[in-house]
Amino acid sequence: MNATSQTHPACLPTDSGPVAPTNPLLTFLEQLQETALKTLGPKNFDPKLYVDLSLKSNLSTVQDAFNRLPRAENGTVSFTDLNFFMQSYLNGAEDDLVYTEPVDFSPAPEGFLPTVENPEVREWALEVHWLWKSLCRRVAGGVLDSPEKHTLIALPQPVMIPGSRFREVYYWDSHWVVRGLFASKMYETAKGIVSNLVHLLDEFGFVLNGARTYYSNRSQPPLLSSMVHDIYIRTGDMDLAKESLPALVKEHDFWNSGVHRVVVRDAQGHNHTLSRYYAMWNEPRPESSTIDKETASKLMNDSEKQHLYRELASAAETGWDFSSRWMRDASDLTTLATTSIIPVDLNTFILKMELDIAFLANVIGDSTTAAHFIQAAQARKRAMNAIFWNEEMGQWLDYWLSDRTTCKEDGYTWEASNQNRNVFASNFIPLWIELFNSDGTLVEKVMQSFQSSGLLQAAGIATSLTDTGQQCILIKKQGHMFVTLLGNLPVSHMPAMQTGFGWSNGVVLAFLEEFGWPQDLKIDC
Ligand SMILES: OC[C@H]1O[C@H](O[C@H]2O[C@H](CO)[C@@H](O)[C@H](O)[C@H]2O)[C@H](O)[C@@H](O)[C@@H]1O
Repeated sequence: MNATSQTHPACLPTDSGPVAPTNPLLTFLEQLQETALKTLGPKNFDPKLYVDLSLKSNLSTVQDAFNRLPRAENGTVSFTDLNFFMQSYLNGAEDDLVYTEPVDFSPAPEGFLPTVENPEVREWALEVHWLWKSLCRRVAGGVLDSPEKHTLIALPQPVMIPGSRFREVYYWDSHWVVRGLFASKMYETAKGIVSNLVHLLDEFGFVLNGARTYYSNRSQPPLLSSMVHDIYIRTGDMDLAKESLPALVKEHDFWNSGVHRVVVRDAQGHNHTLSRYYAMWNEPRPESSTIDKETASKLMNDSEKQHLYRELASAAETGWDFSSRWMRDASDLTTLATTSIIPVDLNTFILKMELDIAFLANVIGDSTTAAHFIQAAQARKRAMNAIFWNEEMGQWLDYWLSDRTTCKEDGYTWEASNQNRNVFASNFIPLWIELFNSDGTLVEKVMQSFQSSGLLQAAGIATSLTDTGQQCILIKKQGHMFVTLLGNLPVSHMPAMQTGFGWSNGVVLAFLEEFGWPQDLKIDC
């Protein structure tokens, strides 16, 4: 498609982007969620719990029983009646997945973290390694037999869940999980995780944010190609490379077509194609609906609310939910404008995807595909340098698809003032990629810029310099282990982390494998 045939929904005055279909079960569970909120009140109310429940009988039976519940005039159901209904007609939120022992778990894997010598750190690392056992699950038989009774999406292989209220697989968490599993020498489990993501891609055309039907309107930072690449490097598994390649090409198409594709004309008149986050949803996120409705309550009309709901879901697609990075006014969440930003990290991940696809295509002897994707990567590198690079700051900056004045049907025209000059950890992510980090002069300049950016803190890297009260900031809490990565791994989105949470387990183990344990670092846990 050339630039002139494209009309961007963001150019239009009202929300007009695509909306993924919902399903009758979700609609019912959201009714239940609203009723529960009225009965229980907002204190400690977690809306996600209700959309994670599954049905004991078919939906019409459950819906009939729900409709028959005695209600007060304001629609409230008594605690006793609600409780009885839930016990009778719904399974618990945890019941869709059952504990399973990872097939390749070894209590003390041979060759575990060879460069970590400190006995205290080794002991702690082994404890983290053991946590895989408590995070591993397989999908319960009932989900396969009656998918219409579950919001959980059945996956063929065992999964690693983040834990706590996150009882399902998450896309970009899996990248960290896989890296950690390498340190634990659990290659079979890592391959299973990749097969599950490929399964989602085959079924939906993209990798969902997470393996729940309510996540089928958006993806997450696309790191599947990196996982496949890294597994191939470690295991030489040709079958995995062959099976994954068509899926990765499909994923590349998802991020480079429709609403995700953006064309910007640079100062010299050259058109560049880049990608952005854009959720296919304009309603409250079912797993956070009460919170989203509350956020939107200060907006005046339905059209503004729909627009905000899309921006909230799109911010969730970034994995940085929520950060001042996506807000026009850092103090006001209703100013989220995720779809109006071309993000540096997303385009770095897609460039990496292009290189990984080329690598895997070469491995299986498909030189035509390899050449095509090498060209795509080079074009994206040129685009990133033209649109994101800021010579004065020595950083790649997110680009604002400004207001509708510069947004024309044939795409956008680059303006220096549309680069977001705020400092974010993502401004440095291109250094992850050899196409950028092979240039020593560039690396020196960017590293100097990073060291004076204010992001580098005593125990990690802040994601931004603005404390919004949202989760995407550097938090120094007692009892948390801080690890941050720059160099071979992308900067972590949430530098403060607690072990026992799937992805942070992965980061800790991957960090230890990659960098060992710096002498002067203390364990704070
Ligand atoms: O429940 C609200 C949101 O939760 C998820 O986001 C956070 O947890 C994920 C799992 O660890 C993590 O991948 C993400 O970066 C976190 O912000 C979910 O991904 C969101 O879509 C969801 O609305």
